[in-house]
This record gives sequence, C-alpha cells and structure tokens, in this order.
Amino acid sequence: MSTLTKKLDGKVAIVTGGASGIGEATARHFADHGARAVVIADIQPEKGRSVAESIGLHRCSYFQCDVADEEQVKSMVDWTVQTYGGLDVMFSNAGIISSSQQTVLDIDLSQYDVVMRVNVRGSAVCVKQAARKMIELGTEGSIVCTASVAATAGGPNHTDYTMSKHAVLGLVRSASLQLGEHGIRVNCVSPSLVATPMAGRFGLVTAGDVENVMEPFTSLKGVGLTAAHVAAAVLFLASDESGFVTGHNLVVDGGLTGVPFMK
Ligand SMILES: NC(=O)c1ccc[n+]([C@@H]2O[C@H](COP(=O)([O-])OP(=O)(O)OC[C@H]3O[C@@H](n4cnc5c(N)ncnc54)[C@H](O)[C@@H]3O)[C@@H](O)[C@H]2O)c1
Repeated sequence: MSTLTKKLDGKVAIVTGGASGIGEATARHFADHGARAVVIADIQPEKGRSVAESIGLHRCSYFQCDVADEEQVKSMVDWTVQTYGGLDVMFSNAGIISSSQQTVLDIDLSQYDVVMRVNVRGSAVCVKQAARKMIELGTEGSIVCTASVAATAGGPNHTDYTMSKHAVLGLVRSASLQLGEHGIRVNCVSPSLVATPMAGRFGLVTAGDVENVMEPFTSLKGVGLTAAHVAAAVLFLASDESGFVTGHNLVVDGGLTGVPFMK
C-alpha cells in the first residue's frame, strides 16, 4: 500500500477489545494503514499477545487492561504515550452481552450490572482518559466508540445490552459537544450483527450464518457483515479523512435500519 493510501500514517492508536472480533480486525487495519503504534487493551492476554505478535512487536503491543477500571485505563494511556510518544486515536470498542435473554420481565440484574460496567462505565472511562491525555498533549485526536444498531432501536431481548448501547450514543454525542473546542472529534460506529466470537456464542459463526439471519431485513443482498467492513468504517472516523465529522453515528448495517416495515 502506498503512503498516499495509508490513512493513519505515523499515528498512535489504542484499540480496546483488540484481542478479538471487531477490535482485532481494526487493530490489523490500523497497522496496514501505517499506524506507528497500535496498543491492544484487553483482558485476554493469550489472544491479545498473539494478535500483537502477528502485527509485529515493533509497532503493536498488548496491554492487560479492564476498561471499567479507571486506574488501569489511566495507566494504559500513560504507558502508551511514554512508550510511543503520543496518542492520536482511541477506539473504545470493548463490549459484552449477557448469555441469557434479558427480556424486561425476567431481566437478571446481576448480569445487567456486569454488562453496564463494561459497556457503559468502560466507554466513559476510556473516552475520559483518552480525551484528558489528548488535551494535555495538545493533540487534536479522534475518539471512536463501538455502539450498535441497538443504540437507536428497542429489541425483543437483551434489554440491558440495548440500554447500554443507547448510553454509548449519549456519551458520544455529549463528548463531541464538550471536546470540540479542543479539536477532538468523537464519533461511533453502529454495526448490525457481525460474525465475531460474540455472535458465535449464539451459533452465528460465519459471515454466511449472519447473512442468512439478516438478509430478510436488509436492503443489501448477497453480502454478510464482517468485522472487516466495520474496521473500514472505524478507519474513516479515526483518520483525517473525516476531519469535519464529529458527534456522528456511522451505521454499518446493510440498510437494516432504513428498510420500511411495509413495501
Ligand atoms: N458482534 C456483533 O454482532 C456486534 C454488533 C454490534 C456491536 N457490537 C459491539 O462490538 C464490540 C466488539 O464486539 P465483538 O463482536 O468484536 O466481540 P468479541 O467478543 O469478539 O470482542 C470483544 C473484546 O472485548 C474484550 N473485553 C470484554 N470485556 C472487557 C473489559 N472489561 N476490558 C477490556 N476488554 C474487554 C474481550 O476480551 C474481547 O476481546 C462490542 O462493543 C460489541 O457490543 C458487536
């Protein structure tokens, strides 16, 4: 790839949840696009280290970090800047979903607390610590969060997850308003169902599995959403190509949310 097409040339990026799924694909895409350094912040050391090694330890590191623990996130951000000399991009992507249905009538509140802790508290911590560091360094950086199509619509189940993703969108909109004066942009991507280990827990392992489930509801036909599609959208928001875009929710859903309920 020529330097002209390398959209993150020389930048330093953190990817939370980068050991797996969307985060892993994005960490690789960032590196392919010339990122000087990519830090994978996750709680899966074996997978995270293996991703970092395969990208190349000269420009990718694994850092054990629970995103909901503010001290750990602060240490990870400080370490990134000390090690690589800056912080240009925070991709706050780590997230979880309960294994039970979590309909409103039977919601298990201990599982609800776990989901909220990672998806909501974790996102707030990562946006806060990245923004504080960017302001301290005078960096006009880009913060991208992973929301979901569940950020803007209710669902038949997983109520806690849907609530948590609505909260991520609220965080992105508020943070973009508050950080614009510092030149920091804050946006999110909202994928529909993607074949990652998260979806695999519900029996959806391949892009074909996802396509079979989603195809009746999307306007795009003959294609299933992959982590690579999402990574491409994240790269756009992370890079200078989206230099005047902030507070935006970039939906990556094959038309799912735009399809009318009657034809
Ligand atoms: N897969 C989908 O269908 C889908 C759709 C829309 C949005 N999303 C969102 O995409 C994001 C990534 O999910 P994925 O599908 O790649 O799932 P995944 O399970 O493959 O990856 C999630 C990663 O987050 C890490 N993680 C979990 N808790 C953490 C914590 N406390 N601290 C640090 N890291 C933690 C996991 O170890 C894992 O590596 C999540 O926010 C998810 O809600 C997924």
